[in-house]
Amino acid sequence: MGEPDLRKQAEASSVDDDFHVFDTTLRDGAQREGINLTVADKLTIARYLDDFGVGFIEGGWPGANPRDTEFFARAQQEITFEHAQLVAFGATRRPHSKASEDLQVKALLDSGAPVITLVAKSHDRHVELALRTTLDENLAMIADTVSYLRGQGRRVFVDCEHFFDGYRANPAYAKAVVRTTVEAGADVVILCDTNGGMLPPQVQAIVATVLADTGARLGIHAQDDTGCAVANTLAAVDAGATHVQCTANGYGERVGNANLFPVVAALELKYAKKVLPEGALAEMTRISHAIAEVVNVTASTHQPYVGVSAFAHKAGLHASAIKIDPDLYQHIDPQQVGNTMRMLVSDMAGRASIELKGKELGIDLGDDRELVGRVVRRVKERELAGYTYEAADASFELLLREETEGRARRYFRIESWRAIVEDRPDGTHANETTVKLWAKGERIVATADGNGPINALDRALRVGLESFYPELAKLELVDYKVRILEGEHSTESTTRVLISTSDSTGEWSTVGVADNIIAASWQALDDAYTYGLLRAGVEPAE
Ligand SMILES: CC(=O)SCCNC(=O)CCNC(=O)[C@H](O)C(C)(C)COP(=O)(O)OP(=O)(O)OC[C@H]1O[C@@H](n2cnc3c(N)ncnc32)[C@H](O)[C@@H]1OP(=O)(O)O
Ligand SMILES: CC(=O)C(=O)O
Repeated sequence: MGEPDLRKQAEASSVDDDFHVFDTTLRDGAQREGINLTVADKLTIARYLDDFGVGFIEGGWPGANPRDTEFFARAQQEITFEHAQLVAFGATRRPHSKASEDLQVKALLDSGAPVITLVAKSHDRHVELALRTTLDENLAMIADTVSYLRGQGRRVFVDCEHFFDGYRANPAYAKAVVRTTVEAGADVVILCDTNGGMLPPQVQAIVATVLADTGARLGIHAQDDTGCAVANTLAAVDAGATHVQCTANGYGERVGNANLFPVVAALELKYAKKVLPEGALAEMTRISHAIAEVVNVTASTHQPYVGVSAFAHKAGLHASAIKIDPDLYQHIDPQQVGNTMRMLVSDMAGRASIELKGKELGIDLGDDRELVGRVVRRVKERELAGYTYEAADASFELLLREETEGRARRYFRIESWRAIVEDRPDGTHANETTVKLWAKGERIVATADGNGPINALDRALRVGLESFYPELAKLELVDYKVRILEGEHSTESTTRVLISTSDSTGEWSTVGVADNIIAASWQALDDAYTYGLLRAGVEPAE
């Protein structure tokens, strides 16, 4: 690789240098148990983060493993960063050596990254026990490594590991580390709550004192072991920190790091601090979910701002106020972060919940109080019997349409079905289902095998119906969940089945409840197919 033109890279960046949003998803985020990113994954995430507009993307530790080394080489060839600068992470040189001869420091330079974050010890106990060197030698390691990298034209940030614990144990030494770092030429000194044990008032007090005593530009890196990483990050900003280190969706070592999304949302919306490019905040939900897909961790539905439940309202009283003004039960307009408000229908719903849900679904309920009251009563009765509509939007929509249109949508009618499950002497199973049904005035008898009785039922329905409704060929069952509801005896209890179905354009969920798992599945399938045909714009046959 040729020598990078570092000055040009720094100038090309549109980063507002007064406040840094520094992302470490690809370094600390990758330290989360269960995350194992390929180079291609890292490149994809780097593109998302750059689109989102963070100022710095810490890509990993070049030299520590071949994957991170390759990432830096490829990122600079394959990505044209619009907003972010690429940052390489590594440690200060080894004790009693020279930074200029340290292979690990060389790998940082070889990465070509214009910015380097060094991790340095700032807790006296760690210097003596983990580094096994003297307090003075640790200061020399920091000074030598920072000034060497500065001399090579790199911008240097220093992560002071265990700073807060170190400060409480020996404030004079912790501050000496900060001073040494700044004197050697580092731009930002990041105070790290490495063990994640701090609480916001402690962080605020220590950051304020260190700022007053050293005048250094300070940043914050907070682990989430007390569940306070976001609050600790904001407390540090309150005390004067101007550089926040975060990870997408809070991924990170142990329980994780300060979550980038609530931190930047708070800075933009609550602190009125412009830290992202114009329009980026409205992309936040999409980017959070896209990154979750790449790391292969199911996105948390309850994540602040970006979770699918972040603006989902279940309580009837909330809905009745939201009907007048959504601000009454929402701290922001969900559109500001690219999310949407949703009404959940359940036995906690009141009339307002149904009216708002009707609006969301585009179904006009007029001002018909009688109709809405009937729907509320029906939902509550059905939920008592075991149905759950908050998880089965499509079944609720069919119920609502039945009440508003005065009759159920019917594309087909089942006369009867029979499922046979055979356990054979050789240990294999046979599953065969026969359905007798009516569609468009014709009686159909269809039989199919499947790898289980529900699969056989699904296939028999398709065999019977696809010549009447070719649209069914596009439908795919994507999820199937069974829950046994409370009963006197476990195997005699009521069974609830939730089925998720998709076509090429969307996904919907339906519910069935019965004392028999196949009967419950049948109800959920009936709704799934009926809703699929409704979505496809097919006119009901009866
Ligand atoms: C708080 C954080 O999350 S910091 C980020 C931590 N991330 C990682 O550790 C992931 C990548 N790490 C690795 O791949 C490996 O640990 C490597 C390549 C960095 C080092 O591997 P090894 O050389 O085999 O050493 P090992 O991991 O056993 O120990 C780390 C060494 O670094 C030293 N060290 C720790 N912190 C520092 C520091 N700030 N400055 C200099 N040396 C340090 C330790 O004293 C230890 O030295 P030793 O080899 O003389 O015992
Ligand atoms: C640097 C870092 O990841 C920490 O101190 O937690």
